[in-house]
Amino acid sequence: MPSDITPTHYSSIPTLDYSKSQRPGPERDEFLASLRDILVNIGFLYLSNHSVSMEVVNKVIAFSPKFFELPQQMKDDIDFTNSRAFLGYFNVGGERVIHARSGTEGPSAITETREQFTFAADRDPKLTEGYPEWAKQDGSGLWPPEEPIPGFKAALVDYYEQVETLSYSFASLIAEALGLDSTAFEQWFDQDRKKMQPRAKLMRYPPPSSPKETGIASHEDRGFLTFLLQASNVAGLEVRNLSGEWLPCPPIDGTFVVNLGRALEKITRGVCLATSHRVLSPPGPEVRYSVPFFTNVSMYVRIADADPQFPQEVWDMYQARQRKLDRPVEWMYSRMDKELAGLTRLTYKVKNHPEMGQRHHPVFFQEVFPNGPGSAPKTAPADGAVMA
Ligand SMILES: O=C(O)CCC(=O)C(=O)O
Ligand SMILES: [Fe+2]
Repeated sequence: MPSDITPTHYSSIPTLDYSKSQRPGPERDEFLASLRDILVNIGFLYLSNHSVSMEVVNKVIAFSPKFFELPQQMKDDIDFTNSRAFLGYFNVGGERVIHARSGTEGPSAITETREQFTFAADRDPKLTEGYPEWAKQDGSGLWPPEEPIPGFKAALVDYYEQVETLSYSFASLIAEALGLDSTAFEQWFDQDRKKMQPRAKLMRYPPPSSPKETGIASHEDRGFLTFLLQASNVAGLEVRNLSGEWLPCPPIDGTFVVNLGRALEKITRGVCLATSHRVLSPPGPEVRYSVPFFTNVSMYVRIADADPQFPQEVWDMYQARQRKLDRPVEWMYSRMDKELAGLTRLTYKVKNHPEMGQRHHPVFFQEVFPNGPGSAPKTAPADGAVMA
């Protein structure tokens, strides 16, 4: 680990060279040791020399501004509200999720302003035939027509598939770094990877028009792992260290920023840290673009079933960190973590977007929110059976 980092007070985000993990020997051991420190104490890293082709990365970087420059009507035609899978275009203000957790800012003080396009490789609906309604939240995306932006879908899908492969490889490195068998996290993913559909996004952060506007307020990601491509040379991402200070995480060419999500934090009983971060939209004239990819767990697992068997030295590192952390780790299982992950996920989605829940998943919506939008969700049966 670089010398400016100590578990309690790191002052910059470390870089790991992925290629070292692919060469058995001392370099790989060193990679895993650094990774372990980062997982427990930092939760954020830059990954260099990764397996995703730079040609594909550069295409995605070039397409990011081009997509947002398309005529507004063309973007509105693929608005995510038309997608049962919640894939497609979100206009500025399309998503106003205010994150109240662990931030120092008051939750009502901030409006999040960003334009985004959520995408994924298509999934075959037959894969979920016979499954309950909550399993049918994946599918095909909404894409702009080919003619005004030729090669766009092919480049993004190519990128998606390569990052997806990297993400599962990285998950097995995380298991090894924590002293587990490299296959220890397989139980959280479907063996048929096509049964999962991680989400990726193109993001554009317009310059704020008032001090109350920001890109994204302080939050932790919900999923397992996030791979973020900073797609323009414009900073804005900040990471909160154990002492509560905000550290810049500026773009570095050729790298991904990798961070840990709350699903991984819970699966590891708090050992892996889902670190808070935020985006302060730059004032302009340059615009920040980014492309996050969110790996998630299978829809058919229960996060609360986690019982990781770490060696004592890993638990010791966890205890040492907990004594220094300025906030409690929020890994306690909620009621929803005791349900199958797919049921939990769709419940959150329809809660955040009730009009879409009513439109695309009406039976599910009625089951989960029998007293209408805005009411508390009903406890769903553990096997999700009545949701079909
Ligand atoms: O755009 C970025 O730099 C970060 C995005 C992010 O944190 C998120 O989408 O969860
Ligand atoms: Fe995030």
